[in-house]
Amino acid sequence: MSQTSWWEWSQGVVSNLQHSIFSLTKPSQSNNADFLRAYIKEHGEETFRNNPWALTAAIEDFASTGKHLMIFKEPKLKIAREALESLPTKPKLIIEFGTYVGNSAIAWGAILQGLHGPNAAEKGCRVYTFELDPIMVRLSRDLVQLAGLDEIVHVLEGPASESLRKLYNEGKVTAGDVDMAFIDHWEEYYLADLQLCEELSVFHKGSLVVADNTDFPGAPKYLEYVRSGGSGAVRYESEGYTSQTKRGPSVVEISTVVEV
Ligand SMILES: C[S@@+](CC[C@H](N)C(=O)[O-])C[C@H]1O[C@@H](n2cnc3c(N)ncnc32)[C@H](O)[C@@H]1O
Repeated sequence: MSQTSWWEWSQGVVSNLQHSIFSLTKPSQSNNADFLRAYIKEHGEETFRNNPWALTAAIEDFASTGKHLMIFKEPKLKIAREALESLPTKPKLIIEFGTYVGNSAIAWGAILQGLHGPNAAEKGCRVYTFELDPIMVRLSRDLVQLAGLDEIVHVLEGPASESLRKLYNEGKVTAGDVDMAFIDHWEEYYLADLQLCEELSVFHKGSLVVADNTDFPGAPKYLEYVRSGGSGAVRYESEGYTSQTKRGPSVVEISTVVEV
């Protein structure tokens, strides 16, 4: 084995080990769903009605009470929000890979509402978010409704790639439409699902692709791809933004489409 292939092999072993450890420590999604529902009820469900930022703050509080939730927390959300709000044209369409409890989807919906006002839905603002787990689909739909965002945020059940193709075939997402893709499902799908976006030509020049957990559990192939600028007609400029979390420094990768 040459020195390079030995290095690649050992990196693969490390990455597989990290994935195995992470899988073993993945929280039970259904238990956490029940606990979160109870927490929202106990804290006065009505205070969160049509109040998305109060709801996301409560979900973060819940996550800090010892019940681990794999949500996209502040300060990462702040980094993505600033990038989204500083786009030259106000964003209208966001697709999200990995809904879970709906925390980030609610945040994206609230940001679109903040940018476009209370009639954001009538102006065509949409967040399409994709989730495999039916328990999480039910919980996130309920929370989206509580936040008053159900006309903007749509939770689609099933593998993300199938849901995106379906939206495309139905004409709900068309070529050049997507202002931001947020990639936050299982890391092994990151690159394939980004390439599906490319195949369907959903990006325009200036679209953002925000990806979480590219450092840990890690999405090395995805990272290599966006950092090298892509391999096809869609070209990216990409940068990792590090923030401090309870578990230590963590990176969110923001890639801007510079050519389509
Ligand atoms: C890290 S969580 C998403 C967190 C969410 N974005 C937030 O910040 O609130 C990842 C979710 O992606 C879902 N998931 C994983 N692979 C998927 C796939 N291929 N298609 C759809 N959902 C997937 C998992 O079931 C899990 O609920």
